[in-house]
Parts: sequence; C-alpha cells; structure tokens
Amino acid sequence: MAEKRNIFLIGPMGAGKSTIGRQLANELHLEFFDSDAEIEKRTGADIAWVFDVEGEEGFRTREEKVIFDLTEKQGIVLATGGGSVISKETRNRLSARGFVVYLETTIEKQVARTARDKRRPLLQNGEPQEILENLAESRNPLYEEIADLVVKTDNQSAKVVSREIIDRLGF
Ligand SMILES: Nc1ncnc2c1ncn2[C@@H]1O[C@H](COP(=O)(O)OP(=O)(O)O)[C@@H](O)[C@H]1O
Ligand SMILES: O=C(O)C1=C[C@@H](OP(=O)(O)O)[C@@H](O)[C@H](O)C1
Ligand SMILES: [Mg+2]
Repeated sequence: MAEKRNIFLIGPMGAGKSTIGRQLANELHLEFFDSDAEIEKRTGADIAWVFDVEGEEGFRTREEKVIFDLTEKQGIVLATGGGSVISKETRNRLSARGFVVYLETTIEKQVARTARDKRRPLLQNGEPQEILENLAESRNPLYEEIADLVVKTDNQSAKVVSREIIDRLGF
C-alpha cells in the first residue's frame, strides 16, 4: 500500500484551521484531528480551564505532547492551535512528518471571526486587535519558516480554500 500522507494546518486564531481542516479531511477521506480538541479530550476540561489552572506554560506543554503523539500517525489532517509553532520542537516535528499549510488572513478577519467566541483565553483580556497584531509580529515569521504552502483564507469560503489546498498539494 502506498504511504499515506499528512496535512498539518498552521496559522493564527481565526484563520480557519479547525473549520478548513475538517472540510479537507472529509474531502480527502483522511482522519481529522484538532490539537485543542485532543487536549480537551485528554484533560476532560476545556482550553480556558487548562489556561486558568495550569497557565499558558502548562497548556503549551500539553500542546507539544499532543502534537508529537498525533504526528506519529499517517493519513491525517491536523488543525494545530495558533501558538503551537512557538515550540521549536513542534516546528521541526511538523516539518518532518507531513505537508505544512499556513492559512493566512487579515487581522480584521481574525477579529471578526473570533469576536463571539469566548473560548480563546488569550483574547479575553485586552483589545483583540492589538493582541492579535502583537502575536502576528512574533509568530508570522515562524509560520513562514515551516510553511510548504501558504493559502489566504480572508476572501474565500472554507470549501474553496480546501479545494485550493488539494489542488496545490496535488493530493
Ligand atoms: N474561510 C472562511 N470564511 C469565513 N468564515 C470562516 C472561514 N474559515 C473559518 N471561518 C469561521 O471563523 C471562525 C473561526 O474559525 P476556526 O476554524 O475556529 O479558526 P482557527 O481554528 O484557525 O482559530 C468560525 O466561526 C468559522 O466558521
Ligand atoms: O494562538 C494561540 O496561542 C491559541 C490558539 C487557539 O487555537 P486556534 O488557533 O485554533 O484558535 C488555542 O490553541 C489557544 O486558545 C491558544
Ligand atoms: Mg482551531
């Protein structure tokens, strides 16, 4: 049997990793995973709770471990959390184990898409626009560093983005 391949979605909060990842996995008949959902499954608690109780550092330790474990698999689509790339180990791991697709969008779209959702702890204290700009400054170079493919998600639906990824990766 030919080796199954993996697709890993990276990019900032609200880029559409979780939504597009699910769509992509459906279309390609691959298994879908989301690192946040996997952390919630393992802890039996939501992401906000993990941040509250264990701090961001505790969350990052869990995130690194979950991504390490999921990337042992073959034939999956994995939506990562927006901050996962701050770990060098995770960046190396993603690069080594599959195609890395960077979903890029504007800060304005990120703000709009995350506005009604209280589940992202990093956006709950302060001005989302400013927080997202600061995160972009430190993280965008890390997304770029490991991206095999960059796809804009600001002006097209999840379905169209998913088709574009399939076409451009030649899956
Ligand atoms: N291409 C898109 N166009 C419009 N809305 C989108 C698109 N991708 C995602 N969304 C919406 O934006 C919100 C955040 O998407 P999500 O997949 O959770 O992003 P991420 O996992 O990157 O943080 C969701 O409400 C989702 O329905
Ligand atoms: O950017 C970040 O640091 C985070 C992004 C979130 O995932 P999404 O990128 O799927 O929103 C989630 O992992 C957590 O709230 C922290
Ligand atoms: Mg997500």
